Amino acid sequence: MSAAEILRVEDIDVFYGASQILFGVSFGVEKGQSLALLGRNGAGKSTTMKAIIGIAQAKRGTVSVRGTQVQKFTPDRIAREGVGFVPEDRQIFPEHSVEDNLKIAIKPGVGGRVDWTLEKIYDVFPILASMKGRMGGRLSGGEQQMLTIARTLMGNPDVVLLDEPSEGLAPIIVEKIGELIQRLRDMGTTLIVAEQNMHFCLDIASHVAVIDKGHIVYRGSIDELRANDDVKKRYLAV
Ligand SMILES: Nc1ncnc2c1ncn2[C@@H]1O[C@H](COP(=O)(O)OP(=O)(O)OP(=O)(O)O)[C@@H](O)[C@H]1O
Repeated sequence: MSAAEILRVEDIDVFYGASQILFGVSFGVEKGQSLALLGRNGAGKSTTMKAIIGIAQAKRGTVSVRGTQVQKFTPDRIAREGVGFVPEDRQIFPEHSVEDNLKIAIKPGVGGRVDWTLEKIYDVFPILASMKGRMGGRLSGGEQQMLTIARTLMGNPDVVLLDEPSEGLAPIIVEKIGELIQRLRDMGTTLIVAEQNMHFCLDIASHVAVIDKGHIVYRGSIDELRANDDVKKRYLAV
């Protein structure tokens, strides 16, 4: 693990019952990098995310956050180590206002660090400021996705994991979410974005790991992937 790495996944195997889903998956992300974990439907992206946040147990291998092995920790403890997670199914509180959804999530980060306040969230997500009193359940899919990302940031994580943020959203909304994630990246947020949609990731990610049938089959910078037609055709259906 290099000194600058915030998170490293090393050689993990994950099983659901008797079926092996991940086979020796390894990658790392350094502070300020944004890594796209790309792969087709069912390739193992969500399972990798779950293994990092402690919801799926790795049978072998390690997950380290700033050099500390966390693979045996509870999800709550892993969150306290600075790993923020934006789930695919959004999990916002429908009966609570946008502002309450955000306030519920306020927590200092590792060492008491506070990068994100409500004011800053409203500055970066003006749409949430304009609907702070609206019930979570009344938001559109794209607004809910923004709220979920904002809520995760309220916990001041060192690294933010996003599981398929473009899933199920109309193209125009996907573009807006993409611009938002770009802005977070430009602010220096360390990101891991699991996606099927390579085009969505081209403008967001600095680095890429491609997963196929539970194996990492390619790692490189985003520019290297852009130039690699073979990998794009073989694993990303483009
Ligand atoms: N709870 C489970 N029990 C058994 N098999 C599962 C379970 N969840 C996922 N799988 C299988 O594990 C494999 C990887 O699934 P995973 O959800 O990690 O893929 P993914 O790349 O995130 O795909 P998606 O785009 O569908 O979310 C798939 O073959 C899936 O059918």
